[in-house]
Amino acid sequence: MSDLIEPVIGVIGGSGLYDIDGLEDRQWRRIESPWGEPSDEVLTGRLDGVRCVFLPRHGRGHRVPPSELNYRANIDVLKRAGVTEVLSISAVGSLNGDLPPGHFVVVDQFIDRSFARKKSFFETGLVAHVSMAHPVCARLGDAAEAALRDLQIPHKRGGTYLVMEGPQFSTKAESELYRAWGCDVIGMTNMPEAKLAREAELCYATVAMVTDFDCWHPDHDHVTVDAVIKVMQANADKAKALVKAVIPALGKPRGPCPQGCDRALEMALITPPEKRDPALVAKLDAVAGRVLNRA
Ligand SMILES: CSC[C@H]1O[C@H](OP(=O)(O)O)[C@H](O)[C@@H]1O
Ligand SMILES: Nc1ncnc2[nH]cnc12
Repeated sequence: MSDLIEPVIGVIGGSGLYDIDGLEDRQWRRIESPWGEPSDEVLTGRLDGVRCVFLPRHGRGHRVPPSELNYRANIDVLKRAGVTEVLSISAVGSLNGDLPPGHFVVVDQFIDRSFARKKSFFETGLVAHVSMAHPVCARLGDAAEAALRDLQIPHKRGGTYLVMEGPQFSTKAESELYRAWGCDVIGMTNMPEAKLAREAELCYATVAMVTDFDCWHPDHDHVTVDAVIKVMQANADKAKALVKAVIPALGKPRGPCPQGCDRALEMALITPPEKRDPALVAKLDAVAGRVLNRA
């Protein structure tokens, strides 16, 4: 018997990316979650025979702001749809003079400054602490980097994404502070998304598309939605080409994740079985069923 799994690739589309092209058997499907309403239905289909599931992060029509996104429901429905790896696509501001608008960054670290969001699937009744030392899956990063290289899209492998609460953009003092911390890009959405993906034992990586220089750059205008959308529209075809290249590359049957993303809960649960809240355990059926349903 083989231990290989057939990956199902999830894509979370950020600002400007509300659909993906070229899917066979495409179908928008509503998936119920015990964690509430996700941003939208998911788009399921196949690309070169590889199963994939797309979720527009803010919903079609960009209805949901960063602080009101139900990050838990979004990750839960992807897991329920069978997703094993998640590629997150995000618009970001640049905090690094070497990363002008139009550049893509394969993010490898985050600093989470969001504060008004539910950040864990685990609550009173079942406590868990997963490692976030390496918050993205290097295997997914490798695939994204290879696709960006092949497509000749200007990019940087590695970079730190500062997650701000928003929805207002940063003050100049904040922008300077994050630059002094060594951050490369800034956005409002990738946390707690990456933390929840880890709790759900999903491989996760972010490709960030630089749309502006935030507000620190002396030679550039301060960020506006208009400017972000203009750059996103110019880059939408590149983002779609990236998705089209990455999905088949990640879709080959594979063994366990070398980094252990798919086993993140193995050593994380601290509440013993007899003290666990059965209602919470039931809600965690998709996210943590692998470890909770053991005899
Ligand atoms: C429309 S500009 C601000 C908006 O864009 C980014 O969203 P996403 O990560 O979903 O592409 C940023 O985080 C803000 O939510
Ligand atoms: N400058 C910026 N700050 C926060 N989120 C962004 N998304 C795109 N540009 C941004």
